[in-house]
Amino acid sequence: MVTNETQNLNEGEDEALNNNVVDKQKHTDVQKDKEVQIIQNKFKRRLENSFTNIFFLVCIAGISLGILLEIVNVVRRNHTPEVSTVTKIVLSPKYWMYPNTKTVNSRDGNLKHVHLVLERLGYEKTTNETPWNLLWSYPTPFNDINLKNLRDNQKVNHFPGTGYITCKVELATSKSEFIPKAFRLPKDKNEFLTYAEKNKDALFVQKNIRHRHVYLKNVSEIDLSNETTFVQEFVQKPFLVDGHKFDIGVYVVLESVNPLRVYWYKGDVLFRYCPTKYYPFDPNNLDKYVIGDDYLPTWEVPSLAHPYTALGNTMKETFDIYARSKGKDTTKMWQDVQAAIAEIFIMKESIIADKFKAYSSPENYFEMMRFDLIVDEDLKVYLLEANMGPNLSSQHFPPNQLLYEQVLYNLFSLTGVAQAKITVNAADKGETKAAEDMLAADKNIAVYGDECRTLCKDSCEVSDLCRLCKPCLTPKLKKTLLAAYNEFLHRGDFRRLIPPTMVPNKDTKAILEGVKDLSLNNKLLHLWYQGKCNQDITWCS
Ligand SMILES: Nc1ncnc2c1ncn2[C@@H]1O[C@H](COP(=O)(O)OP(=O)(O)OP(=O)(O)O)[C@@H](O)[C@H]1O
Repeated sequence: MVTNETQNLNEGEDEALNNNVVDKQKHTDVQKDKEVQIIQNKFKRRLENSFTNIFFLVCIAGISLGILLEIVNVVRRNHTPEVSTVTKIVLSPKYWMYPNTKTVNSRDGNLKHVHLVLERLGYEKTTNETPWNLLWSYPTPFNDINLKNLRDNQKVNHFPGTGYITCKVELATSKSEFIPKAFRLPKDKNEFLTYAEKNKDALFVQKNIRHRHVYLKNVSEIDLSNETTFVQEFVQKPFLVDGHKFDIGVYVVLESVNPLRVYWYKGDVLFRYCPTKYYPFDPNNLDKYVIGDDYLPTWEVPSLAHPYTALGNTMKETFDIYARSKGKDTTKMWQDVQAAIAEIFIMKESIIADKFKAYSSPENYFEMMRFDLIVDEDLKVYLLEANMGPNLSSQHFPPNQLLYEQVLYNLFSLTGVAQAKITVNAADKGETKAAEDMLAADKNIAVYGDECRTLCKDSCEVSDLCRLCKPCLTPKLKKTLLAAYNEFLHRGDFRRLIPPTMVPNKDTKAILEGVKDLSLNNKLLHLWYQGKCNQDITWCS
């Protein structure tokens, strides 16, 4: 029973207890619910906060990306060409090498640097079968190939008639204070004997009319009947560097005759020294007085090695430094070098112009030559020869690569060969005139504006100056002046030899007086340079 009562009690108590527990439980559940809700709320808020943050982050990232992309686009627009020009084919000008031999055509042959420089300028090698823009011929090509009628965009590295300058005996027998007296054999045999008789101290070399075979001989030893040779007075007492005789090779470019335009390369000059010291002199030892293939280069002459190699001077400046160290001023020597070369062109112009009559415009041709000169102990200048197609191979002396490539680069720039890419591509798009004007236009060649406005306003015949006014220009003269303007713009290290250096001068009477003895075309070109020199002194030389 107890058990029942107890059980009842217990049941009652249990109930009460249960009620209490239930209440408590309820309370606890409510509490829990509240807590859960709080937690849920907190979580919700956090979640909401996180969403807001993520949303903001995404927005900021999006904006940043947008800004970044825009910056990239702006940079690309400013720094890379339009897609159309990148994919567009750019045409290459073409060069043709003649003759088709290994030494000429191979990129490792004698003309290696010609190939290299042309390729760097965007040229492609071709043959006569396809259209070409430049013909580079090793020998003079005019006897082998008909080059009389060329298109405007074709150039040849030779000029018809320059043989009158580069033929050794022709040059040696030209009358000039800068050329040692020479006699043709057997033609001038008697004249030579008379001269030798009168000039007892004179010595003579017998030379081959082509190249090499230069020997100092007594008059009695000279074979006066040998028509493949000529005799020339020997220049005694040469200026020596560390005891070595030397010669000077100056690169010169003929651009036009009638009117005459000639340039010399002032960037450097080839100095070649005899391998053996001059004294004690021995006529049987050619290494003492004849410069040949195995010459001593500047960098091997003891006193020149430091200024040339360590200090990095040109061969020309290295020599000048040496001469100054010996108390010599080379200014007059270099003026005489220019005078000696210019004189030859002036002397031979009419005969070359005569030969040139059968050819198209001078703008199609140019000729680079190397003039060889020697100097005596007073730095008096003597001109010995002009080499057509001078050696440009650095095989024997690799350091000469720089000289040859710079000479070639400047040559191609001066002659317009380097600019062919512009005209070739413009022609392809039918923009030839615009491209030509871009290089040189009417306004670039206008001179004597005051005289053209007043003195010449009614007639082109009033004065030679008037012929340079725009309304009076003939098409040929205009072409000449545009070419001369282009040469000035692209001359690099070449400088004008003819027409010569001038000074600004506004006295038109005096200017006209100064050119009165020139042929009409040369007169007009001189007057034009004077007009440009008056506008801007950089045009005076
Ligand atoms: N009249 C001269 N007086 C003094 N030296 C001379 C004379 N003629 C030639 N020589 C010497 O001989 C060298 C070669 O002469 P020249 O240039 O006439 O002949 P070359 O064999 O054709 O030479 P290059 O290698 O220049 O073609 C000259 O650099 C000079 O040193």
